[in-house]
Amino acid sequence: MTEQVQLASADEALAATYKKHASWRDYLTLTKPNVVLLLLLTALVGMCLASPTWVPWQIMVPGLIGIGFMSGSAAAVNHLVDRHIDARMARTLRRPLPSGALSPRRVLTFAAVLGALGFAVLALWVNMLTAWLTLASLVGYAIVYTMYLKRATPQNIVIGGLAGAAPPLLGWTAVTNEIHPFAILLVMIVFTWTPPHFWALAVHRAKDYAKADIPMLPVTHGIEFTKTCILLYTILLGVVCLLPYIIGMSGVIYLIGSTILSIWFLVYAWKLKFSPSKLTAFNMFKFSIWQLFGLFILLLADHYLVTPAF
Ligand code: HEM
Ligand SMILES: CC(C)=CCC/C(C)=C/CC/C(C)=C/COP(=O)(O)OP(=O)(O)O
Repeated sequence: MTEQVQLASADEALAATYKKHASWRDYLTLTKPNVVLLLLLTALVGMCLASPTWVPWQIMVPGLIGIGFMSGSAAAVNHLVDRHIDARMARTLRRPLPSGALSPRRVLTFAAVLGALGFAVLALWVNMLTAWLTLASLVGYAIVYTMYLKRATPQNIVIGGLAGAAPPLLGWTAVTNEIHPFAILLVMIVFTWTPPHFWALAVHRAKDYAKADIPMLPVTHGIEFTKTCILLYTILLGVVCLLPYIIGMSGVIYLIGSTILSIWFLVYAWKLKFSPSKLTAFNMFKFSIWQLFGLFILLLADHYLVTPAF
């Protein structure tokens, strides 16, 4: 039996279990709500740093709704495209598609409606630059990363990380309608943070990815090489995190806070490489989320308390 035929019969077997009335929670799960919330924080900070005063609500509200809807739509497409590999991994097999709670057709309709609504909100109430850049990020994550890169190369998350790193720029362009170098620097922070964020989890879940035949770095190049890459990217992230202060975009609150976070993250990366316990990789992954949250809160606090206008 070819793989295509096997996948089609797996879909048929699941079709018997699709619920007539799926819960709203199943749809919410499709949108990866916790990821989208953090993405929206980075977008909000992009908006605030682009504005010398408070961001006008007429931009902030539709901006966050549009970016949030389109990110949720991209996440739903990721669930749809990955349903067969998600069914083979312990971490993902209870998701709405592999568990049979929702049918692929419903998920496709949901993603299309959410994405179109998000685009319309941005186009009508924000600006076309932001609408097109957000669409490019959606395509980057849902199509380029999920359909191609994820299955093709262990550099998948490095290149694909650009889509997830875009929201600070989207927030910035929502306010100013132009691409500013400061916004690119915010993108660089998230872009450099993504490899240690994801590879820490991939080290913890390496067997799952091997079972699903996904060429993540720990599967193709081994755990030790991945840990070295995590350490190197963590050092690079520490350097990139200094740039907002060096170029005068942020002040001392950001400098002190971000330096503490960078050192803390580096301690995790060092421990992971040289004296790991069973849980170091997973703990580093969890810390990565708090680190990015902390960095963007610091940028915000610094902007309003120390460096209000530039
Ligand atoms: C290509 C880039 C990225 C990859 C491959 C990636 C991968 C992952 C994976 C595999 C998980 C575990 C999800 C789960 O357990 O269901 C996760 C969790 C998470 N990621 Fe990422 N991530 C990326 C970018 C981002 C970005 C840009 C953000 C936010 C700015 C982010 C925020 C989060 C958060 C908040 C969680 C925890 C989700 C939860 O607990 O429900 N990630 N990421
Ligand atoms: C419009 C816009 C800004 C789009 C970007 C949207 C978005 C949800 C980015 C997050 C990246 C992410 C969670 C990748 C994990 O995918 P995975 O398939 O490797 O992880 P999984 O196995 O948990 O599904």
